[in-house]
Amino acid sequence: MEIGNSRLHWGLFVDETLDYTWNTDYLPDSVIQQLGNGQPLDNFPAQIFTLPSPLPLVIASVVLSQTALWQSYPNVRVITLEDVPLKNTYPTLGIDRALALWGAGIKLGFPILVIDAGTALTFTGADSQQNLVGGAILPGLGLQFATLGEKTSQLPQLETQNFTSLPPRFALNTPEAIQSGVIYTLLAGIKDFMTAWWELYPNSNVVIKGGDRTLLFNYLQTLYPELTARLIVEPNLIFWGIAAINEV
Ligand SMILES: Nc1ncnc2c1ncn2[C@@H]1O[C@H](COP(=O)(O)OP(=O)(O)O)[C@@H](O)[C@H]1O
Ligand SMILES: CC(C)(COP(=O)(O)O)[C@@H](O)C(=O)NCCC(=O)O
Ligand SMILES: [K+]
Repeated sequence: MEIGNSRLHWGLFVDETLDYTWNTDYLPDSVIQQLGNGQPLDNFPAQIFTLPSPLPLVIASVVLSQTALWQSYPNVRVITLEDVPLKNTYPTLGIDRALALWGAGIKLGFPILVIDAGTALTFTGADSQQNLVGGAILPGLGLQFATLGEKTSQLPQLETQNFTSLPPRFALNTPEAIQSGVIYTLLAGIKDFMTAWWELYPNSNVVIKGGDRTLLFNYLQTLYPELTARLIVEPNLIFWGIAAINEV
């Protein structure tokens, strides 16, 4: 399981193969106890509850308060940065970024750049020697809209699930003006980071994950088709990383 800043991301490994993935909200203590006892739960694949319990649980978390809750699960292991063989890391690097980068590099080859379109949007790159090159962190798509809605008097709260096609660049109403500002600058920023990466490592792969990956990929495809043709979409990089460090 990956604990992100918005929700939980689950992957079921059966015989070292990623069998099924799903997402849930954060879960209360009572549900964690139920899982530990092998009691069937809604929103979980039924298959889990046919396996011997407690099922071994491997956690990669960037939310300390959530990690603490799961310490009560009877068979839990928490992955830390030391478990990831990536070199040149810094102590506060997010384990999600390290694992996704490692998983992507092992499967798709180094050098590699990972774009995580999650709560925060991050760029994280590694070179051919499996050294962290570095990256960048900015507010993710949902967070940008949420912040504008919360921190201003006159701007409404927009929900990304209602978005379909690109807004007009020069908008004549408030919701579309917000969409235009956030979306076009975010897409231009992603394009700029991809271009800068390919100047450094011309033939390397760039891969995008995270809850906003599909929306952003579709928009990018419309605006920058040649660039986007080289962009790989892969939701399961964290699970690739967990598999690659032999934790399952
Ligand atoms: N069902 C969903 N619940 C929450 N966020 C979602 C959902 N589907 C898409 N998203 C988008 O995913 C983003 C959060 O990314 P995600 O990778 O799930 O978060 P994290 O790993 O940081 O917890 C939000 O900005 C939101 O727009
Ligand atoms: C940047 C993040 C908040 C991204 O988290 P997410 O949006 O995936 O929930 C997380 O990777 C984190 O807390 N990182 C620590 C700082 C760093 O990586 O430099
Ligand atoms: K914080």
